[in-house]
Amino acid sequence: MDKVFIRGLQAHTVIGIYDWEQRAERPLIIDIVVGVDTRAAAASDNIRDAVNYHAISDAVMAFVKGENVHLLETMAERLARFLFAEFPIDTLELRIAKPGAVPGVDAVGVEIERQRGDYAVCGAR
Ligand SMILES: Nc1nc2c(c(=O)[nH]1)N=C([C@H](O)[C@@H](O)CO)CN2
Repeated sequence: MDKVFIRGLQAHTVIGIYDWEQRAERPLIIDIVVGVDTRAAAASDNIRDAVNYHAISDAVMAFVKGENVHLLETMAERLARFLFAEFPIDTLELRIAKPGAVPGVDAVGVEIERQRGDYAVCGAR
């Protein structure tokens, strides 16, 4: 499977389980790998045939900003559903890190992997 990736996207939102976290936006660092067949884009050399990583980046920043949840797990799942709905991707690897969330730790976060079939009408979770 071919991949298109976005690494280190910074998206600001209100998120967290504590009251103080719900009072201000903070940055999340997001890594995305989408599985796509890149052969049509390679053959035409036209962005219309590609999954546009700039468009995904802009969409992710806007989506994350608009969601106000407690858990990274919830954000990840909602973002995954959104990406499959908006873009012609076959698979998704999504990692969301929350800088500074735990003192003395390099990074904490959540990583999920989904396929388009996970969101089919029958058997949707
Ligand atoms: N598995 C998770 N653990 C924790 C989360 C989370 O979203 N998923 N969130 C927090 C707090 O909001 C934390 O980031 C603040 O220190 C703690 N654990």
